[in-house]
Amino acid sequence: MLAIGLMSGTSLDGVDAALIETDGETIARPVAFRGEAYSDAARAELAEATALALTFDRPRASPVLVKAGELIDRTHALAVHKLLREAGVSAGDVGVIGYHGQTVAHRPDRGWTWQIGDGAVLAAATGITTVSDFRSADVAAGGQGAPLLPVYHAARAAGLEGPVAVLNLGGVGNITFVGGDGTLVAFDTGPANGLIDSWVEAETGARYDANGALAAGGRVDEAVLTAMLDHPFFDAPGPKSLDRSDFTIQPARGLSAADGAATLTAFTAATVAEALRQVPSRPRRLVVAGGGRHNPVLMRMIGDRTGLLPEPADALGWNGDALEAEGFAYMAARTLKGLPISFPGTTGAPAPMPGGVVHHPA
Ligand SMILES: Nc1ncnc2c1ncn2[C@@H]1O[C@H](COP(=O)(O)OP(=O)(O)OP(=O)(O)O)[C@@H](O)[C@H]1O
Ligand SMILES: CC(=O)N[C@H]1[C@@H]2OC[C@@H](O2)[C@@H](O)[C@@H]1O[C@H](C)C(=O)O
Repeated sequence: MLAIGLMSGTSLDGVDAALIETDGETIARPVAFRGEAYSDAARAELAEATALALTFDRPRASPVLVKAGELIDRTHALAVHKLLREAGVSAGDVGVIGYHGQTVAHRPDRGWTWQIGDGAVLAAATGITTVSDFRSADVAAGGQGAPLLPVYHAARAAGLEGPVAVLNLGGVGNITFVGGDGTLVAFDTGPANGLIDSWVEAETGARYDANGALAAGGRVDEAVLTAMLDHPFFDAPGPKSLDRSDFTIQPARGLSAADGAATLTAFTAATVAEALRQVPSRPRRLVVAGGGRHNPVLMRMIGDRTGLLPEPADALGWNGDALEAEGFAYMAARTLKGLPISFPGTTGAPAPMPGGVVHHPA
């Protein structure tokens, strides 16, 4: 069937929309993709909602969150319409939408994770059956609720000689290890671009360190780097996951703009090296997706610290910007078939688990 996947990541940079053809099992053929950037006003609204949600002891409707949810629904409906128009496909030909929504707070330790965006609203707006709330069932069962992409990484890596590691460098990072025997182990690695973005925005007003230019001119402060790595998250065994706010740029305060960027970039690279120490064996290949693969300084530092050659997903013919959105299309197709999307080795779920809530258009 044709399936659409929609992802609004922790970087708050925009909505990714992918159209794929899939059976939710072995077939996952990308058909079309578009990224729709948020306006500065939309980003500010989402940042405010995220900051507020983190102060709550559990998800609850507050005017700021309700309004942000409406913004998420509206922008995703628009993204679907544009994607279909560009692809020349009509809504009636699409079997399902996988609607991740926007994570505003992730607190599996407290028994909840919160993605705003209403599947029923999107189903009504598009006329397409929509699966949303992918993470809650896993958390309710005692899992981390993240990362969920591993099942899709495994499907895409199926033709490669294992073991293979797929690394996503988004606002937060996550890694999937696919063993030669199909073993699936995954967890969040640490902040990926999140701290670099926050630092660069605070220091220069830019949204991110384009092509690592600022970091390239700085020196890594080893003392700050060591202090940042001295965090229980890195020694803890997986499964493990993070909220975007679990780490801050505070330890880098006082460094020059360039040295801070270099140090935070090295920190992200070091977290990847830590993660590779925790996977079952040394992978043959390290495939990198997500926005961080566009940062050559980060990619070089990852190579230096891991001794592996990080390969942009695109070198394998994958679209490294589209992988997350494609993954939620694939997971939505699996949900309709009752197939699992999370596993003991990926989220710590007690058993392979289906997830997601299905909304049919009225
Ligand atoms: N040319 C570039 N140079 C440096 N960094 C870049 C470049 N392009 C993208 N990025 C980084 O990638 C980030 C966006 O990555 P991505 O879209 O994968 O994150 P996300 O999906 O929002 O996050 P998550 O995977 O945590 O949900 C930007 O915020 C920026 O830091
Ligand atoms: C709670 C949440 O939204 N987590 C995101 C975030 O961004 C990257 C990392 O942290 C990963 O755990 C997850 O996203 C991807 C899509 C996942 O679930 O695999």
